[in-house]
Amino acid sequence: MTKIKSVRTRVWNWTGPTVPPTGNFCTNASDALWAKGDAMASFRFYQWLTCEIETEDGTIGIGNAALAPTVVKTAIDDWYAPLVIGEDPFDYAYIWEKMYRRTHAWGRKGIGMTAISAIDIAIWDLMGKLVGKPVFKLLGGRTKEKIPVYYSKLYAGPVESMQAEAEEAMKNGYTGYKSRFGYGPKDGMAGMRENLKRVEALREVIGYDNDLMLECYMGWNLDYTKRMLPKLAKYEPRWLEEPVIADDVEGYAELNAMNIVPISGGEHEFSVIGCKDLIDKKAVSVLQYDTNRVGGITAAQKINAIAEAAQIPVIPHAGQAHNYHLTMANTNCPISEYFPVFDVEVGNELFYYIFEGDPEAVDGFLQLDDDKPGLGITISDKHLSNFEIVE
Ligand SMILES: O=C(O)[C@H](O)[C@H](O)[C@@H](O)CO
Ligand SMILES: [Mg+2]
Repeated sequence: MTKIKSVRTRVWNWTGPTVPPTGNFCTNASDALWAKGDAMASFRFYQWLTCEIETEDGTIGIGNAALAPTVVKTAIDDWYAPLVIGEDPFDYAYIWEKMYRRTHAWGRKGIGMTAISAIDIAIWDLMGKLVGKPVFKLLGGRTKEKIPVYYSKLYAGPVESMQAEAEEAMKNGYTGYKSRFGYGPKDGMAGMRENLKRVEALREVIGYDNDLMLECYMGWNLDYTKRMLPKLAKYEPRWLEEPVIADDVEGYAELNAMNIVPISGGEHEFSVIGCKDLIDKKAVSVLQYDTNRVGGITAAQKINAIAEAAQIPVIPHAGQAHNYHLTMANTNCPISEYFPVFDVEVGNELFYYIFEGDPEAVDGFLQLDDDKPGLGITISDKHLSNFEIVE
């Protein structure tokens, strides 16, 4: 048995080119503020955290986090790393509880749970490498020949450019397309028409044999969403994502109970109990935690069991290796979100510039390798010139 010897955190600051922000790009929680200017600014992130856990025999497991990397790094370095060094990585459930309970005063959600997630993901990568198995084989194995993925981009912009992007994406055989709304409550009835115009235009391109998912990114509110849902119904969206802020669980439940369009969410929820609350309150018809926020693979797999018992499908936010392995290992995780490789614009794209080995979608599916141990990703040296790395 080899014990955990060290925890190495690094913050990767992107210094390469970025796509300049555009107006009405994506509704978001800041839209409710009087503040002028670039409301999406605080949701763009040009940083990522890597967390490498090494055991005495030299094996290294890789974890990651995208939320507030500099703060998460401090939390890990100062608080969580000392809790895991000296432990056996296969005691992962004990280690998880130790991290959760020793910082329970402040770590149950947000930064603390994100730090726990990064460490836990690294531990699962480590365990896979130590036994020579892919992580999904440690969770339940292969429940799918390959994973169906939906194309996730189509941020709001001129109708023609959104249609052109969808037409280009259609060439890759995706059976689902996720778009972002650009208008919300502050844009009134005219904004509603702008939103509906774009949904109609996308349906013209992808037709009705493909899924269309619609993302509000916490930028609407209960009143506006209740008015929009009947107008959206005829476009048959597979779901409407994060219409209200994450704390408005009652609002989620009221919208979902209207049963007009399935409501999805969860990427800003943390811990097993946090997600159980969404399920118990029937707040979502699709649960979308992100494994690098919710508590890592240990927590995500427990949530998957609770969701399966409630027959609520789990489709994790963002795709990426730490989520794909859970989707492969669970029948109740039907498909994966997929961010195609693009220039850096929002920050989700950075995963491809920091890591190698994340599976690429082919004809609307992605595959995990039965023989690649751990998560199957490595830290890349291909784009180091575009990063400033803080140890
Ligand atoms: O579900 C998503 O993809 C997230 O909400 C996006 O990452 C966010 O950046 C808004 O598009
Ligand atoms: Mg989302």
